[in-house]
Amino acid sequence: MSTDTNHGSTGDQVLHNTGKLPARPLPRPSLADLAIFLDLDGTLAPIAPTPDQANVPATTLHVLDDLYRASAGSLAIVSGRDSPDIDRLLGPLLLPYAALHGARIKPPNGKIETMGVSQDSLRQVSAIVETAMGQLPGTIVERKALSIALHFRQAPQFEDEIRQLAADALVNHNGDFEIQEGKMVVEIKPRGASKAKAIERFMGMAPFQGRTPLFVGDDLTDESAFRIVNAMNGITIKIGTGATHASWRLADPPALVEWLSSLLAKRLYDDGDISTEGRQPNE
Ligand SMILES: O=P(O)(O)OC[C@H]1O[C@H](O[C@H]2O[C@H](CO)[C@@H](O)[C@H](O)[C@H]2O)[C@H](O)[C@@H](O)[C@@H]1O
Repeated sequence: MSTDTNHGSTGDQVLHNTGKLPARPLPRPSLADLAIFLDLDGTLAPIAPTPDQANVPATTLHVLDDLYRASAGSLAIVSGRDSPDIDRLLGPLLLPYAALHGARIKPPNGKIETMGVSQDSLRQVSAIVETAMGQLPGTIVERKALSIALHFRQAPQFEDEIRQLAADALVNHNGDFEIQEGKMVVEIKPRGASKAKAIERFMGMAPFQGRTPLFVGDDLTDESAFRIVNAMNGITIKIGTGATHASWRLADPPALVEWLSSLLAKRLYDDGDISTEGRQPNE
């Protein structure tokens, strides 16, 4: 049975670092040099029984606001969630984001970029899974703009059926969509969408360009991002247990907030103040 811990392989590479919390301390990078990329569920928002029950604590929102200012706007959310959910969960902040596992990006200039996806195909796949999931009490279908999440956190006995259902639903649509496994969820996402590509895209634009990337995530969808950020000599942090390509590990979302706060405190110490320079969409 699947749990909140991810094991094994992301499909293309066997994961390493299956151990517990690292003995070595986390680095203390300067916020002036960082391009900060943060996953949402399980990283900023503690995992909740259902998608609708998730929330980002007020303290975390304050820290994100300060980080956004202190990094001159070099902060983006990189999530599997749909765009309205990201804005809702982070409100009143309106941060740059990659939504839908990278299939939709809102860069700092606000001009949203969306992958081309066959809506006909999406409708057909949705109809198949919604009909079948209706027969599996306790399961949840989360229909998003370009993807569908099949949740079984409230009905773990249906994990195998749901995995098979997702595979069957894609038999005639494998050119358009692919499976993304996650925490107590099987997602159908646009083929080729990835958090790695989203981060590469952000790193090619101001104000991220030329900075050292930091990515923090907790789930299998985050592994592609860990690999690309490692390849850029960046900093990768996995939240929680389970095999990962990340180089460091923190126990849970509160531990992440504590570490991020320590970066803010270091900057205050180094510079004497938190600058508001570069602040854009949240003013
Ligand atoms: O990339 P993320 O921001 O981590 O989003 C991944 C998926 O997260 C959500 O599902 C997960 O969190 C729920 C709330 O805590 C939980 O109930 C569920 O079991 C988890 O799988 C979200 O609902 C999905 O749309 C995201 O793709």
